[in-house]
Amino acid sequence: MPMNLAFLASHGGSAARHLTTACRAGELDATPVALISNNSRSPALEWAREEGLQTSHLSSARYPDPDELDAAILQVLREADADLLILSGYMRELGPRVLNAYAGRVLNIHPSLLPSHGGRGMYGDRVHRAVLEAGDTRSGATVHLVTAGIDEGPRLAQQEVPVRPGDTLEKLKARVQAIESELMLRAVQELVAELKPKEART
Ligand SMILES: Nc1nc2c(c(=O)[nH]1)N[C@@H](CN(C=O)c1ccc(C(=O)N[C@@H](CCC(=O)O)C(=O)O)cc1)CN2
Ligand SMILES: NCC(=O)N[C@@H]1O[C@H](COP(=O)([O-])[O-])[C@@H](O)[C@H]1O
Repeated sequence: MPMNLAFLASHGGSAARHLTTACRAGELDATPVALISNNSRSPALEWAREEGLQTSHLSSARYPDPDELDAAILQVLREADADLLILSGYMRELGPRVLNAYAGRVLNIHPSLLPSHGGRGMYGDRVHRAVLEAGDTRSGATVHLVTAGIDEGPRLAQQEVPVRPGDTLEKLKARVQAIESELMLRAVQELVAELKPKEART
């Protein structure tokens, strides 16, 4: 049985789209089943509806108590029978209920060479700005397993890109985003292959 993929996204969900295309093309032995967003206006939610995925808007506005939000996310994942969670530009902290239930099965992509330029407050353009302000000569993206500490989980894959003299934030961001989705796809393919035998035995 192919693994069921669930996505969490706050904005475009670019990695979710790339993985879904790979599933449809038979490049990834998995089935996209659900997308959860904290942002009711996220383009990712609209895309997921059109793709026929189960969609949910779960935010701190609807669940001010972080534990209730955590429980609501876990319930949706259970109802979707999700096996693997993909954070696709998800800008909120995942809670202990979800992390314990899906330990070793939650992946995130971060637009820097972790451990550099990671952690709370480091997301989206803020990361690329920090790389430029630090005068780094290289940047890139990192896929890691998600644990309680923001961007502290074990790194599964990383790819470098050069930072060129005179780079603007937009130029660097475009260069990093150009490699993100394939890096995430390779990491998910490897994790699915690693987890598959265990699945077969259970
Ligand atoms: N328990 C974990 N949850 C999440 C992790 C993680 O490693 N462990 N990774 C993040 C993704 N991420 C970096 O890759 C990240 C996302 C958001 C933030 C952040 O500081 N967010 C702000 C709110 C921003 C907003 O709402 O737009 C905040 O929490 O104050 C840092 C890193 C996903 N979750
Ligand atoms: N810390 C998490 C983080 O900064 N994620 C980054 O947000 C962007 C989301 O793009 P998208 O909304 O088009 O998928 C991506 O570049 C991703 O690496």
